[in-house]
Amino acid sequence: MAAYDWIKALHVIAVISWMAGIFYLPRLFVYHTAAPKGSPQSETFKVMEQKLLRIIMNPAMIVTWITGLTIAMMGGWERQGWFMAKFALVIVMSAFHMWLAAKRRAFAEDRNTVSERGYRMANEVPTVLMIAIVILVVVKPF
Ligand code: HEM
Repeated sequence: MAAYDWIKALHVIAVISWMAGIFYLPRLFVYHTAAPKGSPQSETFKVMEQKLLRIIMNPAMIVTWITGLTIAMMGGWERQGWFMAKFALVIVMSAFHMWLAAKRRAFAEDRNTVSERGYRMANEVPTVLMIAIVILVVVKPF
């Protein structure tokens, strides 16, 4: 069905944009923790973080959800094992997004408490999730 493929293409475009931000924002946080509070560098990071989240990540996450749920219903995938597993992992990915948004607000108000090492470790979370999600949806192992 042509419509299905067009919506799936839009889904993959949105996923790529969302993942680009989800990998980059914790990197910005790593550099931001090293910048003294109130310094010009810190203020620049605040603007970069806010723009990345508002202009790229939030819209990309919303489009990923809308297109993903649409093709899930069109394809009748809802009851398949791989879909339910993918769905659970995407909820964890969305929770990670919310955690990043909360940390962005903390930086904006100069009250970040997470260490540089903490943000480096946090980066592993979306990496593992993304690998598992793509294998589930492409290989459909169950
Ligand atoms: C937000 C909730 C999401 C839902 C409901 C959803 C659902 C779906 C569905 C139903 C398909 C079509 C599968 C097929 O036609 O075989 C699909 C394709 C795909 N999804 Fe998602 N998805 C979501 C989020 C994500 C995320 C976060 C990623 C990656 C990190 C992702 C990666 C992909 C990829 C790469 C495809 C293309 C697979 C193919 O054409 O073989 N999706 N998604």
